[in-house]
Amino acid sequence: MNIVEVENLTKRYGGETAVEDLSFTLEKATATALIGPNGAGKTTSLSMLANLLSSTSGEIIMKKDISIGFLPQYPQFFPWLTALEFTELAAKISGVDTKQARLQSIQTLEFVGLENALHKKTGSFSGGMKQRLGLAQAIVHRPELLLLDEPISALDPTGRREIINLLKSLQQNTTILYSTHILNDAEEMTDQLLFMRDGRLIEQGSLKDVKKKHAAPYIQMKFRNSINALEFASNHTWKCEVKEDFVLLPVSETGPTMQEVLYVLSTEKQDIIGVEFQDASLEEIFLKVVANK
Ligand SMILES: Nc1ncnc2c1ncn2[C@@H]1O[C@H](COP(=O)(O)OP(=O)(O)OP(=O)(O)O)[C@@H](O)[C@H]1O
Repeated sequence: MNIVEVENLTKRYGGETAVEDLSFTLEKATATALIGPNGAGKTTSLSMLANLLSSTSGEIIMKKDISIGFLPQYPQFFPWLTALEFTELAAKISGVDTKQARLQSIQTLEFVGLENALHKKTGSFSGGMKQRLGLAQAIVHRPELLLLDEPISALDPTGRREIINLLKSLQQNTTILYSTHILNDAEEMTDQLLFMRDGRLIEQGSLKDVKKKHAAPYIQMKFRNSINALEFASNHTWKCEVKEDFVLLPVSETGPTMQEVLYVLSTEKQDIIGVEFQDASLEEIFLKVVANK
């Protein structure tokens, strides 16, 4: 079931177009990653969905009475409030009654890993703590739709992993649309990918479909040195690519199978260190899509 339908959404600032003709749908309880370089139009799109910015044209159709949580790219807090006071305030603004607001705030702050900072003033928070608090205020009222603008970018690798795991655990009941430029992390929480550039959607689909369309997996052979790798590539008619000590062999219907490759390597005397299947990363795919459009 679709809970959001975006149709031909466009935002112009004077003569400049920030978002152009954007169309996509969000299915209930799925995670969609909005990916694109700086200035692609991600924040503008999320702000229109959060109803913080009006569109120039196009439509956003949402499920009736949907509750929305929004994490801005640079969340602002009142530095004199404690984490609990701030989260309670956010809950009340979103319509949660006073008693429930306190309970849900405590639970949410524990959920995002701020259980030891409930009574600390937000003005003393580190960047990572602020990011967690930003997430807390976005989810404290248990929204059906969660819009997150770069929720993990300000975190260190451990923090990113934790937040991704938290978001994944929310996914059963929540529809998530988030922007990011950390593509390898996005790969872990993506039912749908939306690639944007210059305000336009340049590719969309499931991770599997986008990978299938743009980047086949390949067999990667690592040789002792680049001379060995070049020698191997020139001694065979397989269509392959040499990258330093590696020979990359795309897996295709017409190309050799892993079995054939292993057979060749075992019968010929090769100075080889390892052979493995490699799946193209989201980063490689994104660079390819951007380059081809
Ligand atoms: N208030 C504004 N006035 C004029 N132009 C704007 C305004 N806000 C955004 N833009 C322009 O719209 C385009 C898209 O910006 P947006 O912030 O949505 O991109 P983004 O993909 O979120 O980028 P980033 O990854 O850097 O946050 C940019 O060219 C930007 O300069």
